[in-house]
Amino acid sequence: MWKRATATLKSSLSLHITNEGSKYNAFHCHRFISGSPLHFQEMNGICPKHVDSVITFVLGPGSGKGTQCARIVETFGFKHLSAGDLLRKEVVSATEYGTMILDTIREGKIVPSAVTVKLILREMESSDNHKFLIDGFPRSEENRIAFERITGSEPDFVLFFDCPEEEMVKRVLSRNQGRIDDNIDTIKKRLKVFEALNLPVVDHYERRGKLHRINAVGTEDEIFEQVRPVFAACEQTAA
Ligand SMILES: Nc1ncnc2c1ncn2[C@@H]1O[C@H](COP(=O)(O)OP(=O)(O)O)[C@@H](O)[C@H]1O
Ligand SMILES: O=c1ccn([C@@H]2O[C@H](COP(=O)(O)OP(=O)(O)O)[C@@H](O)[C@H]2O)c(=O)[nH]1
Ligand SMILES: [Mg+2]
Repeated sequence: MWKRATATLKSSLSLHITNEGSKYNAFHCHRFISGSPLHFQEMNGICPKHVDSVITFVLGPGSGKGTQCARIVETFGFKHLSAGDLLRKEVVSATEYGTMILDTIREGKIVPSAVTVKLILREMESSDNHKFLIDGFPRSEENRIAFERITGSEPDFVLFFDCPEEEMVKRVLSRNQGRIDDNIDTIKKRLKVFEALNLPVVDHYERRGKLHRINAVGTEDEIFEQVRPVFAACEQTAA
């Protein structure tokens, strides 16, 4: 299972990102992000299927998923890509999207797929790893469809950290990382967005048989003991 869908990740991503104009329809943003000339194109399903990358989505806002991703990296050697961290980096670097991203995060809304997918793909492209944990993305069906269309592939599996609202609020309010969205007003908005837009993604992957629902309540160790077998099973399949 490790060796799946992405033979030409690097070459196809370069194609997605650099072919300007030409036969492809332009995606929404022909812009520079963090100073790189990444001209993003919608591929209308014509991109080659990625064949040897492992892609895992990790979902569940404020659930401790970032904490568990660090354990997965340590134990199973994945490359961790937090969509939220990539977006916050754009804000700090004050790129042309910085203000829009900051406003969107403050409102607990979702940054347009064109921006987020571009940031994720750029990180994937520059990594030598072929096993990716994509944390906090996709946050909407629109995000999911954009990613799947552009990469030409679906994730191998999806982890959903299922956390009761009350626990999520408690964790986020005590996170203490100075995040602009870790306040009760934004958290309420994020919870609404979660129900309206994130949950349909969870449901989609459940229907596809790709979802691993993890009970996010417990100690970090207890939760990792639910996560471990998911990755161990995939490693075995690959051996
Ligand atoms: N199992 C756990 N029990 C209690 N608190 C936790 C647990 N896992 C993580 N946390 C804490 O909850 C907060 C949110 O965790 P984080 O990993 O940032 O979540 P996410 O990436 O899902 O928003 C952090 O302060 C973290 O230390
Ligand atoms: O694909 C993404 C990931 C994050 N965000 C924004 O960034 C915020 C923080 O996301 P992150 O995943 O860091 O937060 P977490 O859910 O882990 O607390 C979200 O509420 C969104 O406003 C987004 O728009 N698209
Ligand atoms: Mg996080």
